[in-house]
This record gives sequence, C-alpha cells and structure tokens, in this order.
Amino acid sequence: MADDLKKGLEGVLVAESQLSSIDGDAGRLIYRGYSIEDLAEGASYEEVLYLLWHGQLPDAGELESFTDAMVAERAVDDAILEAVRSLAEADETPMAALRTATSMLSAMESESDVDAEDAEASLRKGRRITAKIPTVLAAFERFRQGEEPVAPDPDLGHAANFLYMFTGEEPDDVAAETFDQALILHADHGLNASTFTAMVIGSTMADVYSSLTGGIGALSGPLHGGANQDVMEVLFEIEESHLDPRDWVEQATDEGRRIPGFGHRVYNVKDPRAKILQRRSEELAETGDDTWYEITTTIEDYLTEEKGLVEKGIAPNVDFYSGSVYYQLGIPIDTYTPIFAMSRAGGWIAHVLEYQRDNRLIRPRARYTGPEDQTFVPLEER
Ligand SMILES: CC(=O)SCCNC(=O)CCNC(=O)[C@H](O)C(C)(C)COP(=O)(O)OP(=O)(O)OC[C@H]1O[C@@H](n2cnc3c(N)ncnc32)[C@H](O)[C@@H]1OP(=O)(O)O
Ligand SMILES: O=C([O-])CC(=O)C(=O)O
Repeated sequence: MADDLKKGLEGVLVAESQLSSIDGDAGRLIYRGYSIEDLAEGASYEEVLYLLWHGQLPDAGELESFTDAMVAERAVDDAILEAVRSLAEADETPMAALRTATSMLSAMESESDVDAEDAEASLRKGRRITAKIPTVLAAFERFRQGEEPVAPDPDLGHAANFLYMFTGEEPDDVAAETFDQALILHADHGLNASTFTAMVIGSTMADVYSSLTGGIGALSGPLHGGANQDVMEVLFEIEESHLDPRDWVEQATDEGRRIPGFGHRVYNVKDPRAKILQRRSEELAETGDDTWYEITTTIEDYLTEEKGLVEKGIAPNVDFYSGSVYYQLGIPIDTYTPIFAMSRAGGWIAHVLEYQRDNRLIRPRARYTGPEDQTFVPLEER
C-alpha cells in the first residue's frame, strides 16, 4: 500500500462521476457536458436538478411533472414549523437551524420510503428534502422577524417561491431570475468538501437525510460555503473603516489575513461562476446601491493586478460576488450560506446516489505518529 501522504486529499481520485467537471486552469465548469454559462443563461434551477438527478435535460412534459412533484412536496409539517420557531426564538443561526430541521424532516418520512438501499426511494426522499428546504429557511426568517410563515405558492418556481415565502412579497422578474441563476451556479461542483462529506456518509449506506445533514455541516465552515457571509462582513468592515479598499486589503494581507472569496483548491484562475455573479452584481448596482460592487471590483483589481495573487493561482471564487448579489436582493447576510445549501442539496443528492450505484465504503487511513509500546498504568497508580 502506497505510503505517500496527500494532506487534504489534494488531487486524490476517489470516484468516477458523470455529474460535473472543473477545468481549474481554463476556468471552465460543466454539468453533464453543459457549460455553466449556457445553463445559467437558458435553464431554470428545476431543469438543472432534473439534469443532475435523471441524466439529461427534461422535455416540456417531463419538466412539468417534475415541477408538479416538487411543488406538491413544498409544505412542511406543523411539528417541524414549531421546531423551527423554537430555533428562531433561541437565536440559532439560520445555517444551524437548517441543519437541525433537515435532520428532523426524516421524522415525517413515509413508512414506504425508509429503506436506505432503495435508490428510487432515496431519490424521492432527496426530492422531498430539496423541495422543503426553502420552506424551512423562509419560515425561520419569518419567525425571527416576529411574523408567521407564508405558505408556498404553487404558481411560482423554486427560486421565486423562496423569495416570496421569505419576504412575504412576490419578487419582480429581475430578482426571481437573478436568484434562480444563483441557485443554478451553486448546484454542483465535483467532490468539494461538503459533497465528499455527504458521499462518505452515503458510502456507509446511511439514509439520505444523514448525508444532507452532514453536507450542510461541512458547507457551513469559512473555508467552504461560509465564505460568502464572510465576504459581505469584510465589505462592511471596509465601508466602516472609511479606508480605500486597496489600503484595507493591503493592511489585512500584511497581517496575514486571508481574503474570503479568494483562492480555491481546484481553480488557478477566476471561477467562471464568479464572472457570471459579477455581471449580475453590476446590473443590480446600476439600478440600486453600487457601493458593494465598487468595493469588490476594487479589491479584485488590486489583488490581481498590483498584488499579483492571480499569478499564484489565487483568484475570486464563487463566494466573492454572491454576497453583493444577495445583499442587493435584500437577503440578510447570515442566510447566504443556507441559500448555498438550498441549491447544493441537488448536487449532494446526485453524488450520493451516483456513488451508491457502485458503492464501496470510503475509508482512508492516517499515518500513525503516536507512541508505540506504552506500559499501561492503572488509574490509582497514575
Ligand atoms: C464554495 C467554496 O468553497 S470556494 C472557497 C471558499 N473559501 C474561501 O473563500 C476562504 C478563503 N480561501 C481559502 O482559505 C483557500 O483559498 C481555500 C481553503 C479555499 C483553498 O485552500 P487550499 O487549496 O488548501 O490552499 P492553501 O490553504 O494551502 O493555500 C495555498 C496558499 O495560498 C494562500 N491563500 C489561499 N487563499 C488565500 C486567500 N483567500 N487570501 C490570501 N492568501 C490565500 C495561502 O496563504 C497559502 O499561501 P502559502 O503557500 O504562502 O502559505
Ligand atoms: O469545489 C470546491 O472545493 C468548493 C466550491 O467551489 C464549491 O463547492 O462550489
């Protein structure tokens, strides 16, 4: 057995997948062969879910039945809503509340879908969870605002319905399209940390609720999905400092701080999703507040042109521009990472089911560096 140590599993191949592929040098991302640019431009999040879960884009009839099935699963049980209310009253963060509520959703699972080894049942469960996450997240927001939840609107798509339940108002076309695009961009990304976490759990043949709950936990960290919230916090910090963003960033990097939204394990160039989100941020800035777009582009130009970070392979990732987009849609910053989870649920489910089709328990090993041959001393003699 090879003894070379791959810290952080960098570059280690552990599975074959037909779901998404990243060219880190060219800055290209595809889902099942379709470029992220084409999907973001032409598809809806529901079409992308269908593509990931069923292997091809749906025709009109397939999309209609798929969408109807998702819509039928949006409502969540009152017992879950009461638990979400308690979490909001306890000042839980939305990400932690989502993690807890996702796990709780299994309590309402129908008897016939309990078998974790039944792939069709797992897909149905995955669809149910994906349909319910927006309802849970929106209800959490309503409770913490002292309001009652807004029931899902069956006439609205996945993205627009979330914004409607979240704010209590039907979004305009720009907001609905922008949000739908953001969901598409975040739906899948190879074996990132949260997807791998979900797969490790799935490889034990645990049920899909466990995989998704684990995926949410892994996504929450600041090195992964949590960075989108951190980016917005940095933008606030810069604004409040009244410093030129260039000076702020110089000071921060001199102090050894990492700039959230920069750097990636796979991309050595700008993330293609960041390019699309940057355009959306720019469009929203044209008709609204351009503060955040201006600060982000100034930071990017400074770090790439003057600090030469891009030459070191450290460029903006998907999280760098998503924050300013969500901010302009009026979404509170601690909900940015849960929104990422709401979208990535699609990718987690797709990868777990794909892996389980030819499953092998994921079980790497560590090089032991501890002591050997210790003499045991009983407690009373220590
Ligand atoms: C959806 C997503 O998950 S995208 C990633 C979201 N996370 C972030 O934006 C957080 C900031 N970025 C980072 O911490 C990293 O770039 C990661 C965790 C994403 C990738 O990390 P890794 O591939 O493990 O690279 P690693 O942490 O080894 O860094 C390599 C070098 O780049 C530097 N570097 C990496 N990211 C940054 C950054 N954001 N700002 C400044 N320097 C950075 C590191 O300091 C290190 O430099 P050194 O070799 O001189 O010590
Ligand atoms: O691929 C990664 O490591 C992180 C990422 O960009 C994602 O999960 O979208």
